[in-house]
Amino acid sequence: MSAAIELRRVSKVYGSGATEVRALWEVDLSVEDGELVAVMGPSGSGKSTLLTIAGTLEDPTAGDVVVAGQGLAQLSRQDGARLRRRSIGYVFQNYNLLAGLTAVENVALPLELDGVRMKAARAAAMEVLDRLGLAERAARYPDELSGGESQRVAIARAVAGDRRLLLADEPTGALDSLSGEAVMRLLRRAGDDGVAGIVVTHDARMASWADRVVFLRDGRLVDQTAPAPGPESLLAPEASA
Ligand SMILES: Nc1ncnc2c1ncn2[C@@H]1O[C@H](COP(=O)(O)OP(=O)(O)OP(=O)(O)O)[C@@H](O)[C@H]1O
Repeated sequence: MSAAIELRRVSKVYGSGATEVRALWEVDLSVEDGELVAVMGPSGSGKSTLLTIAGTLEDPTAGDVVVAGQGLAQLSRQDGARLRRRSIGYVFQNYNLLAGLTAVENVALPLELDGVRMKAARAAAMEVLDRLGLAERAARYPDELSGGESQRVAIARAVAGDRRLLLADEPTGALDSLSGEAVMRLLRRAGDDGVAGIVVTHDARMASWADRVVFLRDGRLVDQTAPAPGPESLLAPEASA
């Protein structure tokens, strides 16, 4: 196995002087291909900052981010942008589906923006929607979908194409527990295909789906544990060894 992403002594400081905030401080985190890591911690502890830096949407103040063996600081802006578009899928808290596009068009859009021809992009999008049990919803617009369906479309959009890393910020926050579990199951299933995942959650039940839980406090990574016994780990005795 190799690391899909590594954060090496990553710090992020906002502001300066009296208003300085150390959102992250010397965080080391490595996530292997196929591994799902849950990030927990109090409000303001740096969870969203960690995701935006892992997603290369923001640069760290200090430290290195290495995606699929490539140090981002060494890449040109253009190569960095390409790596971001091709390798990383994001699931945002509020789904961020475009209201004027159908479900399948939303899923296909990032591929089309990345130069895949429309027909091929739509076919790839349909395949993922089908895998997520949404084939019959493909032609619907976001306002014709339930919350759980919208969330699954957002996940389909994040996994379509050849992603290596999925980043999800509270993907189950707005969902009832059954839909939330379904979302976590999808993230796990992506892991079975070798895709790494980092998921921010406040919910210990959701975190129990992860291979590993890391805790942030005041921007520092304070602890790493195997999750409490949950639906998966009960079936995997080695997880408690
Ligand atoms: N753009 C910014 N400018 C200044 N400070 C920021 C900025 N973004 C985040 N911060 C600060 O950095 C710290 C970490 O914020 P972050 O959003 O990462 O926390 P979080 O753990 O995700 O919180 P929550 O659970 O409430 O979403 C907080 O003190 C926050 O106020």
